Order: sequence, then C-alpha cells, then structure tokens
Amino acid sequence: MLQVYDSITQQHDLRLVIVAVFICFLAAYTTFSLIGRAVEAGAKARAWWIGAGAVATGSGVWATHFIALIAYQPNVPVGYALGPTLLSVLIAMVISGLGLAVSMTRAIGMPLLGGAIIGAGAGAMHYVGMSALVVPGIVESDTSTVIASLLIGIVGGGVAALIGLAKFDPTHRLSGAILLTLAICGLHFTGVTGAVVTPDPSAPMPEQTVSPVALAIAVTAVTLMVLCFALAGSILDEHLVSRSAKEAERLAASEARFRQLTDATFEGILMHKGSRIIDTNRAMSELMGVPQEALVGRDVMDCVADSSRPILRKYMGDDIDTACEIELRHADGTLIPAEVLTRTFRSEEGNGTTTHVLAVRDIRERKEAEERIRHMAHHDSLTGLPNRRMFMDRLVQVLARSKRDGTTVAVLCMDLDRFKHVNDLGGHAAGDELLRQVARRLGDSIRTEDTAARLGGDEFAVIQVGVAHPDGPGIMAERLVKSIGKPFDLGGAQTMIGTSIGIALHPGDGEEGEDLVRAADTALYRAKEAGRGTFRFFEAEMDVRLQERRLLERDLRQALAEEQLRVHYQPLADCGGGKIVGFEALVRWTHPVRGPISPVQFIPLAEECGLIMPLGAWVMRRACTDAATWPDDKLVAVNLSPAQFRHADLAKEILAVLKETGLPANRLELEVTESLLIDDPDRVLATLQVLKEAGVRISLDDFGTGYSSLSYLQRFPFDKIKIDRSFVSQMEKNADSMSIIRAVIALGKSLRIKVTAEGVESASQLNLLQQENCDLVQGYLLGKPMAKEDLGKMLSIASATHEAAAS
Ligand SMILES: Nc1nc2c(ncn2[C@@H]2O[C@@H]3COP(=O)(O)O[C@H]4[C@@H](O)[C@H](n5cnc6c(=O)[nH]c(N)nc65)O[C@@H]4COP(=O)(O)O[C@H]3[C@H]2O)c(=O)[nH]1
Repeated sequence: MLQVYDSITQQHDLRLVIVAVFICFLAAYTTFSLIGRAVEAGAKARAWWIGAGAVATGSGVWATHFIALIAYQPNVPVGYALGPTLLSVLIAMVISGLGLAVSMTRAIGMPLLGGAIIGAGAGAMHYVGMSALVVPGIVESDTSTVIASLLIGIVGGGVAALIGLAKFDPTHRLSGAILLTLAICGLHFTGVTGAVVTPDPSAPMPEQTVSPVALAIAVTAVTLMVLCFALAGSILDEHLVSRSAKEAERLAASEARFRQLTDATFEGILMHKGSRIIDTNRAMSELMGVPQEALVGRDVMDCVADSSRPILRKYMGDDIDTACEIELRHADGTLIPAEVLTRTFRSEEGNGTTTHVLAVRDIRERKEAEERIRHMAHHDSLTGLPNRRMFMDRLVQVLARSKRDGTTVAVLCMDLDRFKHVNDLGGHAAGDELLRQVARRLGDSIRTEDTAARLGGDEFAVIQVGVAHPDGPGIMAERLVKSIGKPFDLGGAQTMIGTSIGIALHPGDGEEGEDLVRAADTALYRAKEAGRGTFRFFEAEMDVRLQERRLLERDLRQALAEEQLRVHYQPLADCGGGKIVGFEALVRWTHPVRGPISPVQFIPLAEECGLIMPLGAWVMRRACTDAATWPDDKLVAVNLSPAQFRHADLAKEILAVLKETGLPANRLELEVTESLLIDDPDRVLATLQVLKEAGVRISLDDFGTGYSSLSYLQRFPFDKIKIDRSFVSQMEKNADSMSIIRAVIALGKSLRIKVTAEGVESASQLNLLQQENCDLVQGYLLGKPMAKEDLGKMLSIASATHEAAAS
C-alpha cells in the first residue's frame, strides 16, 4: 500500500492522477446509470444501452488508465505503441460490454459476476496498455503485484456491481460508482507500482511527437465527451421513462377513476365502434342481465328489441342531440323501456374509426308512473271503471266506427235509486263499497267489447256496440236493472237499491257523443218519473220537457237566492164548530216572467235537484216566524218532503228554528206523507219521535192515496190523519169515496187520532163530514191559501166555518 502511495506521490503527476480518478468515477457512475437503463428498457433498446455502456465504460476505464499512465513519470522518456494501445481500448470496451450484459440480468450472483468481468476487463486492458509503453529500457512487472492488482480489479468490480445494482437509486448508484472507481484505480496504481523500468542506454529513444500533457488533455476531452453524452442520454432517458411511468400511472389511476365513475352511475353506458361494443359499465350489465365482459364484442343491435332496431339505427345514424326511447332485451327475454342518448368521440384513434357512446337510462319507473297517471286521468279511482273523459273518448271512437260500418251503438245512462239513502245512513264508507259492488256487477253484465263507466256520483253509463237487434239495448237494460236490484252485502248488512236507465241509440237519437249522452240522460229522467227500477228509450219529445225542466231548475235557484218565494196560509177549522184552529203553510212562487208556478210542479223538481233542503228550511223559518205572531191557540202546519228526512240533523234544525222564532213546539204541526215511511221507516220514525217528544205534532198527509198501511198508524202515534181531497171531492157522487172517508174517521176515533178532511169546497161536503163526526176540515169553503197580511181578518173571526156555511 505504501509502495502504491509512494508511487502515486513521487512518480506521478498528481494533477493528471486527479483527472484520471475523476474520469474513472464518471465512467463508473455512467456504467451504473446505463445498466439501470438497460434493465428497464425493452429487449430491442436493451442491446443499444449495453452497446452504449460498453463504449462509455470501456472508453472511461481506458482513459483512466491512459491518463494515469501519462501521469506516470518513471524518469525516462515514455512513448506509446499504437497497436497495443488500440487493442487495449478494444479489450476495455468488449469486456466491459460483456460485464454489463451479465450484470444487468440481475439473477442471483450475476451482478457480482458482471462486476468481476468488468474488473477483469480493466485488468486485461491495463496490462495490454502497459505493453504499449515504449521506454529506453526494460519494463518488468512483479508477478505478485500483477496478481494483487488483478484481484483488486476483479473483486472490487464484483463488490461494486453487487452494491451498485442492489437497488436502482442514486445512493446505490453512487456507492457502486465509488467502489468501482476504487477498484479500477487500485488495479491501475498497484499494477503501475509493480512495474520496474530498467533503463537501457542502448535502447532507442521513443518518438515523442505530442507532449504527454496535450495527449492527456485530448484523451480527457474525448472521453469526457463520450461519458457526458452517455450519462446525459441515460439521465434523459431515465427522466423520460419515469415521466412516462408516472403518466402511465396517472392514466391507470384516471382509468380506474373513470371506471368507478361509470360503474357508480345509474345510467348504463355502452361504448362502441361501428356496431361492436368495446366497453360498458356495471349499470348496463345489470340492466341487460349479462356480465360486462360478455357484453364486450357483441353487436349493439343485439341488446335491443327487434321493434327498436330501426329506431336506434336511425337515431345513431342521425346523431341527434335529444334522447330517444327504445326497448332493451334483458337476458331473460323481458323488454325494458329505456331512454338512450348517443355521443360521438370525434378524437379518432390510429385506425381512423370513431368511438360512440350510448348512455342508456332505465325508464321503467317513469313509464309506470306515466301509466298510473294516464290510468288515473282516465279511470275512476274508486271503482276502477273508465271515467267520463275516457267514456266520451271511447264513444267518439265507437261512433266513428259505427258511421263507417253502419252498425248501431247504444248508450245507457244509469242512476242508482236510493243511493243517497245508503250514503246518509251507512256513511261514505258504505256508499263507496256499494259503488264498488255496483261497478263489479256492471262489468259482469256487459260483453268485453262494451264499455261500462262511472260518470260521477251514482251515475254510471254503458256503451253497447254492434247492436244487431232493436231489442238488444232493452234486454241489456233489463239485465242491469235485475242485477242492481239484487241485495248488496255491505259489511254484513243486506241493502237493496235499484237503478233507472235511459237509452239512446245511434243512428237516430244523436250524431255526436255529447248528443247521445244527453238523449240517454233525458230518457233516464223519464225512467225515474215512471217510478224507478225501470228503463226508457229516448223519444224526441222528452228533450223538450227536459229543457223545460232545466230552465225551471235554474230559475228556482235564482228564486231562492232572490227571495221570490212567499208562504201562504190556508185555514184549518174545527169541523163541528167551525173554529179556526190553525193554518197550513203552502209555499208560493211567482215567476217574474211565467207568473205563478204551482208547488206540485216545483217541489218535486226541488227534491230532485237538492234544492228542497234550503227551500224547506226557508219555509219552516218563515212559517214559524209568522205563526209566532198569531194568537196562542193557532197552530201552523208545515209540509215536510221525504227528501228533507235524508238530512240527519232535520229534528235538530227544526227545534233550533222553534227556539229562534219563539214559537212553542206544540203550535207546530208537521205534515208528512206515507211514502216517507216506506224507504227507511225506523230512521224516519226515530226523527219524528225526537220532534214529538219535544211537543211538535205530526200529521199523516194524503192518507188513502198511497199504501194506507195501518201498521204505520200503529207503530207511530200520529196526532192527525188527513184524508186526501180526492176522496172529499168524490164523496157525494162516489159511494166508495164516502165509505173510505167513513172508515178513516172511524179508524181515527178508535186510535184516538184526529182526522182532517182536505179539499172541502162546498157546504154539502161540510155537512156530510159533520154528520160523520169528522174532527177538522180544510178547503176553499173555509178559505183559500192567502198571504199572511190577509190573515188578520181570519185570525179574529171566531167561526170561519159558520160564516162560510152561512154565506
Ligand atoms: N182543488 C182544491 N185544492 C185545495 C183545496 N183546499 C186546499 N187545496 C190545495 O191542496 C193542497 C194542499 O196541500 P198538500 O196536500 O199538502 O199538497 C201540497 C204539498 O204536498 C206541496 N207543498 C206546498 N207547499 C209546500 C211546502 O212548503 N213544502 C213542501 N214540502 N210541500 C209543499 O204541494 C202540494 C200542493 O200545494 P198547493 O198547490 O198549494 O195545493 C194545496 C192547496 O192549495 C180545495 O178546496 N180544492
């Protein structure tokens, strides 16, 4: 070691030694850098990198040796033989290349071997280079020193490669480079130290054309250039590779994010080139029931229903901005309504084809919602039957067909009889259930091509198509009347209702749908008038009557609002003594244009259109108010329509009016008819009972005209029975009428119910009634209904009957 040190310090130009060491380090660093590139490069590029490494390492090692040799000053002139010098360069490059190729395989032991080869190459290069020395003397090398130098080179090179290639990072590269520098320099200086130059004066002096320093500078410059190029190339490549690795990493991350994004989206995505699917997402695979990988490669058109293919083809061809609706074919064969939106990637790839993306949205829910809304818009929510709107639409279609093929169409309009009663009594739940059951029966009673609809409330209608026989609609109406006439089970309670039906036909009764429905409606009124539970065909004259009715209804509403109505009072007198016991309140309407209209005309109308409630309440309040001003012994009799009893609070309201007007309950007499008791006797009797208990009197009006059921008289203690005026008017001519009067009076006596004879117009009638011991009389003989202003005289007359009889 000391010898080596002495040799370096005493026999070498230290400046050149430093340059040699620097070049050696640079070459060693470049070597490791190039091995790194070769390892990371592809097969083709790897050969280039090894070649470049061979040149750089070989030239670097050789330059180290050569400059260090120039730095050697053995006290004799030194020259260099060209042949061995060039050979040493070649050896350095070839063996370094071999070492690089071995070490870069990085299999176990290979870096060590590769490094050792490089070290051995450096040794071979050194001793061949030494042989190029031309001195005036003999150059001899000590064998042990030669072995030691070669060992330093081989072992040092192996260890340097082992450490330098353990990892491709700057630290390992630097460590490897330092070790390799030490190995090569150690090899060189040990080898040089062992060389002994024995001057020989006879030997020729070497030709020295170039100064050694200039030669050193030239070699240094060229080598530095080679090494710098190699190192710069390596660094640049490393930078590029790391950048492209980062780019690839970024792309991979971006693709992963993109995939996550596309997988997270609810929309199915199909990417395709031409019609071939090249990529897809999870939503699409779920939508199709096919794994993502299985979708790739398939034809886009395979994913859609046959009927959707032309639509999709056209849509994709036109590259339209708006979405289009198609049907997808799921793996299980079901068709899924979907909305697609296509987008084209204009950025073309190498082969010039364009990529398209189909965004596919499952619109099943939307379609179902639309269907529900459509259904709701066209159907009655309670019964599920078509509603008026759909009924009219169907009718328009049916009529168009009928006009084309000349077939007959019938429209049947139906109203439920006594529906209001069920609704009032059982509540809305019962009413709803009844309507549902009616709808079912309707559906069961018609053919599939016919249409049954609920037009509103308790109104139903049927369109009967292809009527082959004129009796057809009548037969159907009969069937419907029969079906609805059967009892309904409403929560265990058997309920009977009925239906009335009006029928209109096309051609004949109307050209358009509206006309036909109006005609059927008109016929329905007629059916109801005929006593309900029946049907009527439309006849032209019905229309006129209906129009008339409608006008009257409108005017009656106005009359109520504008107080055109008045209450007149007709005296009720004691039959025997003629004393006026009270007055019957009778409503009067003087129409501003048509003049007086009879209650016989407008009361039934008011009952039908629901005006009877406000009308009845108004009469009640007016009559009680007026009667409250009369003498205490005068009562007022007020007619109650059966329709008023449908109102649950009737008794309460009457008692409230009494309280409000101050009329004592025992001065109010309510006149009810027998028909009232037929529908729901228990309820009506309960209402009457409440009123009776409050002191109000109850009178059974028009007795003899209806059922004249004695059972009602027994069940409810009426205060009065009124014999209808039709019997009184016939009593003198018709023995039967007289017999009935006599029987009713007798019945009254036995049940201790007072009997009033209505419509007494003559003194002879009065006399006869007196003979039969009738209790009370009412009629034109005693006084016509009159305005309250005209009652003054009547109220003060003690015995109206006597006066009337006397006059
Ligand atoms: N030919 C003839 N007729 C006589 C005679 N005496 C009385 N009349 C008429 O007979 C009807 C008696 O009333 P009603 O039987 O209760 O029959 C009433 C009653 O059922 C109903 N009505 C009248 N006013 C009201 C009312 O305020 N409410 C209700 N619900 N019905 C009423 O209208 C029906 C008819 O009433 P009006 O036209 O006022 O007819 C009255 C009266 O004017 C007579 O000697 N000869």
